[in-house]
Parts: sequence; C-alpha cells; structure tokens
Amino acid sequence: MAIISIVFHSGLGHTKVLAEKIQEGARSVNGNEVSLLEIKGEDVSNGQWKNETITGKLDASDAIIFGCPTYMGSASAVFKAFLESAFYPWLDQRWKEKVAAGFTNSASQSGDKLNTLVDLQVFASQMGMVWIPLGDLPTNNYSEGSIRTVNRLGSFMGVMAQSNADQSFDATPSDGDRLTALRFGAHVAKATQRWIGQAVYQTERHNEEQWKLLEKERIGEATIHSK
Ligand SMILES: Cc1cc2nc3c(=O)[nH]c(=O)nc-3n(C[C@H](O)[C@H](O)[C@H](O)COP(=O)(O)O)c2cc1C
Repeated sequence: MAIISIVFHSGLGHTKVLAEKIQEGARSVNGNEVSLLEIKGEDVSNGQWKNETITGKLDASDAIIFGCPTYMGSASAVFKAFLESAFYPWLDQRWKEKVAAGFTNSASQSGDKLNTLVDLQVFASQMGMVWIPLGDLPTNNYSEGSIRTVNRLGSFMGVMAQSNADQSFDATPSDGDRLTALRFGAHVAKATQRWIGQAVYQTERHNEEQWKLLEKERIGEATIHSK
C-alpha cells in the first residue's frame, strides 16, 4: 500500500476539482491510502503557514502531489507560504526520495501556468524528491482534438487546467482537464508503487490505438487504462 497525499490550495474551488479527480484516479489503483490536504489562508499568520496535522501527514507519505492555482503568473501566495514552511523538512531531508508531482489551473489558456509547474518542480528538487511528469501526449493539436480530450493544453511537466473566469467550478475546468487529472492520479499512484518496490509498473507508450482511445475517452465514460 502506498500513502499518497494531494496537498493543494484553491481560492474559489476550481483547483480543488482537479485535486478530487487526482484523488479518484489514485484511489482506483489497488490498495492505496490517498488523502486530500487543503492549504488554507487561515493557517497563514504573519506570512508563515503552519498546520502540524498536515505536516505530519506529509511526513508520513510515500508521494506528495502539489497543486495550486496560478496567480499573477506563479504559485498562489497561500501555497507559496506553505512551500516555504518546508524549510524544516528540507533541513533534515525528511522528504528526500518521496515521489512528487504537480498540477495547476488558471483562467487563461496559457496564463503562465508553466511557471507555476516549474516552481513546484524546483521546490521538489530542493526537497530531494523524485518528480513524475504527466506522461500523456497532447491531443488538442490535431483537427479532432477539443477541450474535451486528454491533455488539451499540451503540458508535460504536470497537469495544466483552464477555468473560464466567469464560471463556477461546476462548469469549468473542462471535461478534458478533469480526465487528464483522473489519469494523472492513477499514473502517479502506479509510479509510486513501483518506486517503493510494491509493483512492477510498465508505463504506457503512446501508439495509434492508444491515440484513438484517448480521442474517444470522455469524462463519465472514461476508463482508466489498466496497463
Ligand atoms: C490574484 C489572482 C491572480 C490571477 N492571476 C492569473 C494569472 O496569472 N494567469 C491566469 O491565467 N489566471 C489568473 N487568475 C485567474 C485564476 O487562476 C483562476 O480564476 C483560477 O481558476 C482560480 O482557481 P481557484 O478557484 O482554485 O482559486 C488570477 C486570479 C487571481 C484571484
């Protein structure tokens, strides 16, 4: 059994949708304990984030998946305060060799989301963690692609999602982004089991058949590939 924590900040709930989908995907892999840990502004005082319950759970995790909205072109300030609180785990290399992965969401198609994922990956590297990238090829750079297909924003480092600024989290991010998050959760869970020596995980390779499957997959009728 792998212990996986999804630690995230979400101002208005859009990024939380992704966190929940990642949790669903990670739980679909046999025998994992998967927790959602929400970083909240109320735990920040004088610019410093503190919540010992959450820190304790992270210390006990095999994998930590980090997620936050992109605000002003980088990780949201509340999440950044949380990242800075990891100075003490950094000092004694407490998170070294845990699996890490990341996701972000913002209103624009680009919105400089890549910068947020870079922030998260650099942070994970400082912590000595092992980063798992997205693993799904982009699908919305072909005529048959759409906002409903997997990795429609063409990200590689982690999940990118886009939420229309005038819609609530019920309506946005898109089905394709939700499906991307779902698949990513399963992917990170399998990679974690492999990393901690509990399973052999032969990662998927994209081929013509796989491509057609991804094009057809829609949220609701989505199946997570068992390979
Ligand atoms: C302070 C602030 C800064 C923002 N900066 C960006 C940005 O740089 N790029 C972008 O595309 N969207 C930006 N947005 C829009 C949010 O990323 C978007 O509304 C997102 O869905 C919020 O996710 P949440 O509901 O989980 O907080 C910003 C929103 C706020 C409140």
